[in-house]
Amino acid sequence: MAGFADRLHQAISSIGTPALVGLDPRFDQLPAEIVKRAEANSSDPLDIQAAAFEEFCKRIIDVVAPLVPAVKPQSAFFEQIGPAGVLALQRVNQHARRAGLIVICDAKRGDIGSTAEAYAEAYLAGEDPNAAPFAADALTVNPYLGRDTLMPFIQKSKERGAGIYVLVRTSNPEAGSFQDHQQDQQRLYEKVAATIEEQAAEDAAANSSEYGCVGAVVGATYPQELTELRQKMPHVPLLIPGYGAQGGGAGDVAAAFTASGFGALINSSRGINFAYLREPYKTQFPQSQWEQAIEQATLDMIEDIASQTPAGALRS
Ligand SMILES: O=c1ccn([C@@H]2O[C@H](COP(=O)(O)O)[C@@H](O)[C@H]2O)c(=O)[nH]1
Repeated sequence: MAGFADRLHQAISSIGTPALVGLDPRFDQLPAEIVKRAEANSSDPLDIQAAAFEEFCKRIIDVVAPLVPAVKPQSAFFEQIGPAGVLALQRVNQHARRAGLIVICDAKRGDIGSTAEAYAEAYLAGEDPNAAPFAADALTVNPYLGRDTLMPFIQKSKERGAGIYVLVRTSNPEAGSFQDHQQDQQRLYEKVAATIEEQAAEDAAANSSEYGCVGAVVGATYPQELTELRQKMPHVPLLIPGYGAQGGGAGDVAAAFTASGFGALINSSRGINFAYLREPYKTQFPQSQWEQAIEQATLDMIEDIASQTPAGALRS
């Protein structure tokens, strides 16, 4: 069985970019044609939203599957609708897997060990999409409950060729309010980073890989910390949100990559999903061509990252 790090490496290498498209559907911003179709098929507001989210995300997947290695569905947008939304998330994940994409489910799970086992069972399908209901290759995980609570996710990842991305330095403005708490000259986020580097290095050695199945979420909005963390976590694949809508640029994420262009995925959600509502795409494409706007925004992101970071080396 191939480990998560090797599967990710293969996906990035064959498509030639580390750009990651987030799937964050927002009902009030969906193309009118999708909402109309969902309304024609149901009168239940929650069913309408779920059907619209499912169609929207599946169509984004069809557009971006030939361009990027992975997608990151944001569970919260689906969960807010209730059971119909959760079912839509499952179908979206399955659709992405069938399209050949790596699926990183952004659900930020974390609980005491025995409960974490149940979360791991639910999400971490790994190599075989049928191995877990949510069919994800990887899951975002909250480490706040402690080291032992990461272990069930890591164990399941090893068994199934799956991966986790642990929150280390998040992209939000007040990320430091807890993460910067310092004890014995080590900040909380540095402590988390040291723990997951240890786990990732062990897995990388076991698989003779450069990286392990334990990744880290580090925001593009903190380039200084990103640079330090990349050096302190050489075996940890990074998932970097905060590019685009949150103000992070390609220059901010350059330090995340090795000279050959590996080591990180750069996520954009709103900037891609709703490209047709913002310039320059709004002027270039009428709303009926929202998929072309998404395609162009994805191509522009790929070019931006390639021209300003070592990830450009993936093209050669
Ligand atoms: O530190 C974090 C962790 C997760 N996220 C999630 O990533 C996307 C970002 O969306 P954009 O529209 O590109 O800003 C979203 O799902 C967040 O929940 C993050 O932003 N920062």
